[in-house]
Amino acid sequence: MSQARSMSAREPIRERRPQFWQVAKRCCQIAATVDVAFFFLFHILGSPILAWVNVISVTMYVVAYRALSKKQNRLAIGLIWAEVIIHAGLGIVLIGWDSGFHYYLLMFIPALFVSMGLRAAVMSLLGLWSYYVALYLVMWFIEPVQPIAPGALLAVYLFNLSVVFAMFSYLSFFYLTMVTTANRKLRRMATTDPLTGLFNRRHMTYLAEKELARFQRSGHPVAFLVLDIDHFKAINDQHGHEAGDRVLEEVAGIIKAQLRTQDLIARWGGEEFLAVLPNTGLNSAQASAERVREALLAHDWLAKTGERIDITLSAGVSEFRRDDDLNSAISRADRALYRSKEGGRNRVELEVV
Ligand SMILES: Nc1nc2c(ncn2[C@@H]2O[C@H](COP(=O)(O)OP(=O)(O)OP(=O)(O)O)[C@@H](O)[C@H]2O)c(=O)[nH]1
Repeated sequence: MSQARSMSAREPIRERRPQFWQVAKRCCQIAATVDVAFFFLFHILGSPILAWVNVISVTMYVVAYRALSKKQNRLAIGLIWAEVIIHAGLGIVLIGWDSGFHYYLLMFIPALFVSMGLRAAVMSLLGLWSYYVALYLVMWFIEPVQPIAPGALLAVYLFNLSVVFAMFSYLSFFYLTMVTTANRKLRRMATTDPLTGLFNRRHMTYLAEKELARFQRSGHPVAFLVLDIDHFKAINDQHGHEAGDRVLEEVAGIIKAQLRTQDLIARWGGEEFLAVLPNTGLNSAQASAERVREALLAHDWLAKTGERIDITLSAGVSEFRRDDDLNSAISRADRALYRSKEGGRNRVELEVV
């Protein structure tokens, strides 16, 4: 935890939360478009000062957008802050609190926490709150400097409210998508082996325990295959570690192709795989292991140099028994695998009763 905090403190601001800077660019585009609309709206409503403020606002957003493209994120955030704060303040002082310009200030609350460290965000939040309250109190005591007709004020209010609704919806959707994507990625990283894409050992243990609980209830057979590539060290030594990795990936693909979709497959160790076969007795499991072994033999294994690689696989098979546990079932398959290796490799052996 403290390591994670110190890492994020050392990370430059532009490297942190890269997705946020993308969405900040999109917000610059939307805000500049809204300000162009304001320019015309305020001209029509007879408030030239507010109309021309929007020309400055659009310029600030264009500069902020370019700064974000060049990864000058601090400059961009400073410009966006200044624009919103000045624009909202001017709008309220000129035509009144009922214009709804203050809503734009609230939009900064989530952005503050994403764009800076916690301390800076809390300080900025306090500043924002003070500014918001001060504006409200000022407008309690003074009249708007350049009031517009009530109907026009209502139109400005509804326009501002709608823009803020739309932008909040967009930001909420963006945050939701970001969190969902990150969760999916974390889950994949926590449950799969990065090289082969199969389940990793920890997740397989969890899934196998669940499968065994089902067996205890239903009594349907569950079989275990421990599959191990023969003389894998020699493959690494002769063709290089990279070729070894490629073999592991391809073997994983072959195992997957030869077993059923409901079978659970994991990379159990370096060059060892474990498959849990639900609703499968010992003999069917042996047939499945044979199928995998033969598919491996039939595959054309070529090194990058075009040289042939001899690849075979040994397997041990066991079946879950009543009053058994996961470790003992896998140990029996392991002992069967050991006999395959002892017996000359490239073969499948069943557990002994
Ligand atoms: N390329 C590659 N090699 C790995 C990986 N994980 C483990 N290994 C290698 O796999 C080899 C396993 O060697 P051993 O346990 O001696 O087994 P073996 O050579 O297959 O011999 P037998 O199992 O007895 O047939 C070791 O050299 C490990 O370095 C990996 O992710 N990639």
